[in-house]
Amino acid sequence: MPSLSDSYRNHPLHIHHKHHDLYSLQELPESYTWTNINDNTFTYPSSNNISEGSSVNVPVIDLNDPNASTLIGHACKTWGVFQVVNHGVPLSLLDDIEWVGLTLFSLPSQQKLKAARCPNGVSGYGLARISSFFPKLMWSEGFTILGSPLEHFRQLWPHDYNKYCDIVLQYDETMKKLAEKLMWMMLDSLGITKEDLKWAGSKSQFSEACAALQLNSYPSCPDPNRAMGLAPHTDSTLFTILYQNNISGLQVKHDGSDDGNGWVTVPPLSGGLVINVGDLLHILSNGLYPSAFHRVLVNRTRQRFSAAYLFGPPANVEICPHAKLVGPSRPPLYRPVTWNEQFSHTINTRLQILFYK
Ligand SMILES: O=C(O)CCC(=O)C(=O)O
Ligand SMILES: [Fe+2]
Repeated sequence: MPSLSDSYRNHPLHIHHKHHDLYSLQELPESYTWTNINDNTFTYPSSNNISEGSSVNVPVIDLNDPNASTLIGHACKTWGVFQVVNHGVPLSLLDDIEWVGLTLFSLPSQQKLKAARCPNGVSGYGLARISSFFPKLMWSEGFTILGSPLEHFRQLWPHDYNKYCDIVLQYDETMKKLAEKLMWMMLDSLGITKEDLKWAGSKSQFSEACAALQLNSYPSCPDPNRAMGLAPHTDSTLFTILYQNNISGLQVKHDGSDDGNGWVTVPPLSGGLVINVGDLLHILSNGLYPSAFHRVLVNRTRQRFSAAYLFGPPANVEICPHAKLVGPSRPPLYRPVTWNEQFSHTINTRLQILFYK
């Protein structure tokens, strides 16, 4: 059974060769300049104006609303992304994870590189996970946590790693509970019940589910109109729960957008969390809930931070269009895949869409 690490092994990332300290650069290096991709293969705005005043808005759903499950189903079908409020995650915990992330990314480069992700590994400090699939570098840095952060945090903070570890563990535990709740609301909106999904486990709590936490930092950028924080992609997850700080940058592709190029900003909402439909829910729903195609733009003056909780099925479970959503008039559109397989496939497919359309 290939592991997520196998997927990375096929697309190694050598951060030491490419690493720049983005916080001290006064000019955008050529390796980070995206505008020379002007051969019509890449959709990019003429200016990185991050408009908040769009007439189409990403849905905001109150999880205490008795209709929440129906509203979620509609948002998944029409947007692939929505924000939730009244989700039960204490705001102090969101502040805490932001503090861990900002403290981590503000360490000197040499210190961060002590916890660098191995070229073929998953956990640790490094370039955006999708970097190896794109010709240009992105104006961001990331830290991926799969399982315990202890080993890496000990290298970053030899004396007081415990307080940072405790916050990450509490964040993981809280997100796991929210993920379970959201997953059942999404499944309910598809007409799938607890009896219909064996891999949810005997208590239907997704106790074997895999998850990773991805911390992202987007430093202020000397030339934001020619830089890309995170290139357009879909997440290979079932879904992603994203906390973003109060700096705009996340955009999602949506047919009804009114900016002429299809990108709609997902505005930061105090205390809100963004939910992105990922490729595996796309497959499980037999295409009814399309995965959100999204990207991140950067700005000249403010550092942006986000924490993405990547929620997926148990490693050995193959996700396929659910039997309840397949019939004579609705053949299965996708073959069964594990999360590990999907990681490689999707990005390749999306790249083909981007570069060969
Ligand atoms: O920073 C963001 O808002 C999005 C991050 C993201 O898309 C990811 O980590 O996959
Ligand atoms: Fe993403």
